Amino acid sequence: MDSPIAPSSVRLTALAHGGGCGCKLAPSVLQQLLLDQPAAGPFARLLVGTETGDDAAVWQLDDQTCVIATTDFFMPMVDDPFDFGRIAATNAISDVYAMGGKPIMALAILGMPIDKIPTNMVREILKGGSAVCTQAGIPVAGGHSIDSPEPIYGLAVIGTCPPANLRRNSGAKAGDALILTKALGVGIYSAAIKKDMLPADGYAEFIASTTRLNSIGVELAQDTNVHAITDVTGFGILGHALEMARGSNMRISLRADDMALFSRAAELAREGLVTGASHRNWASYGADVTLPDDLPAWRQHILTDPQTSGGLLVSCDTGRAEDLLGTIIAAGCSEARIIGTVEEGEPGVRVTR
Ligand SMILES: Nc1ncnc2c1ncn2[C@@H]1O[C@H](COP(=O)(O)OP(=O)(O)OP(=O)(O)O)[C@@H](O)[C@H]1O
Ligand SMILES: [Mg+2]
Repeated sequence: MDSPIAPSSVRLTALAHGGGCGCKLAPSVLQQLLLDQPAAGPFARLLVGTETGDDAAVWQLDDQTCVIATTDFFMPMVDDPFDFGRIAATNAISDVYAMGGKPIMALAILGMPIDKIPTNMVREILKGGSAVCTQAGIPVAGGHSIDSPEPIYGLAVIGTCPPANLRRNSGAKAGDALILTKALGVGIYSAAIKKDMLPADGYAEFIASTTRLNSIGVELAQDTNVHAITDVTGFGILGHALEMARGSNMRISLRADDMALFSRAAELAREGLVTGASHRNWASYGADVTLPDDLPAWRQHILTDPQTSGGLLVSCDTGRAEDLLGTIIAAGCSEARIIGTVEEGEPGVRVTR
């Protein structure tokens, strides 16, 4: 049945109070919520639970196989329904790659204000998600759909890996180098999109990055010199580096000037186009971060900017870092950079210029 609502009259982002990984609860709020939950119990085969804020849960089936399970969904940060579907699916599958796994199937999670969105638009969201799943070589094998006040879409994704390929966010070793595989600025561009201030070439840059699968994680996890992987999403580069530092009981140093940025990110951040999540992120973990005294406010916002469908943060042996960077760039991640180091010390993050 066709919907009586004209697609041209609907702006997806106007129906949502936040969008993308900017919808995530601040890390400190999530910690509070999970504080009194009963422990998952003595499940010897649960290799990764919620202890280190890792990207997905991991269950060891047998000597050969781990099952990786994750879910991610959020409200739209773009008005094009197909693009929204693609971004949400790329972001959801990323958590499997960030554990070193290969995705095997997905379930769609859908909540739509069905009286405000034409059916065709909802179909386009689903088609966008399916297109990405096809690219990742997996089926959308089912899902669940509800009528909700704001549009929500995402996936639950199941993947597998041999136990030896499992890469936690907590395996970083002293002396490692850190590689980030995508440029930063997704939240800043989202803020500009919402205010109609991002030109077409900027939108194209945004879509190219947020719909690029982090499938390089599978290859990286086969290298024993790669010690830890996580994806940089809602908590920004600082927040996810901090999770890695805490989980690994290490101190992380990041070089702000070495990070690749979306081409207009600096200019837009200077104009104040930052998300509310950027402020919330800093408020929840800033106490564990040391910044250079002369760091301008816009640069700090790049560091806390929520990255919907951001890149992988990879901790690897310093001697292998240049080679791995070459492999990552050759695989299509031209903005990949070596951005920091891992050191012994009190868990935390120190930023230098
Ligand atoms: N409601 C919840 N109940 C139990 N665990 C939760 C809940 N919400 C989040 N978690 C857990 O908290 C940790 C951090 O969650 P978070 O969503 O930040 O990870 P993530 O899936 O890697 O995020 P992203 O998709 O942005 O990369 C994960 O271990 C996740 O499973
Ligand atoms: Mg993640």
